[in-house]
Amino acid sequence: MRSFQLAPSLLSCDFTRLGEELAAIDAAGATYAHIDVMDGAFVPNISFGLPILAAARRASSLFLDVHLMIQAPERYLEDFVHAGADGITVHVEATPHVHRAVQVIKSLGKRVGVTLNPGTPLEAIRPVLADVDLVLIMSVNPGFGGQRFIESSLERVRTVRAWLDALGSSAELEVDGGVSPHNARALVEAGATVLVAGSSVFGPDGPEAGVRRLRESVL
Ligand SMILES: O=C(CO)[C@H](O)[C@H](O)COP(=O)(O)O
Ligand SMILES: [Co+2]
Repeated sequence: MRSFQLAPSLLSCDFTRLGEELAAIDAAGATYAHIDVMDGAFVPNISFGLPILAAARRASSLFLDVHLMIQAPERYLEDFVHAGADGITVHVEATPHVHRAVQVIKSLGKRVGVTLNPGTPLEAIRPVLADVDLVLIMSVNPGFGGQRFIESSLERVRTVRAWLDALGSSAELEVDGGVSPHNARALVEAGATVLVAGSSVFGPDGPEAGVRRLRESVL
């Protein structure tokens, strides 16, 4: 089985206890914290922005994996880097300048990711595939946590895995949305290397149990 990392999404955490939630996922063995930034324009929801990212940075040394669901993300890339992002992922649908955004994130010395909505043809990422360190396959329509996994995403993961292997790329292949113990193993078998999970990690029995259940479901 391919090795994989878990990236708990803070979207589902208790923000009154942000530092403790970060410490709990760190202790449970997660290596990334996934940070969902939503602007109410690119997606129909507003989550949080730079101050929460900066607070997470002060509270934790986990890799902060920032998923920008905002229009024209190129306007804010430097700001997100200054606030503490270790990696930034941009949507191809959010800007006509995705190539430029990728180059800017690289020039800022951060891990660069590209992503796309479930309804966007995979071909849209091909022009930047060789330039990125991470491809994120959205397995829900972005905007909200706790949605149901879209089954056809599995085939999209297989396709991008084949493209990356054909390129000889070591880019991470991340999946985000509705990831749970029911589908985690199939996603890793399909070629995913990073699984984002919000509602299935920050559940009623706490993030340690959530991380453990996901890990055990893949082993
Ligand atoms: O990008 C996202 C939504 O747009 C979130 O990362 C994602 O939905 C995680 O939450 P869950 O695991 O509950 O689906
Ligand atoms: Co996300």
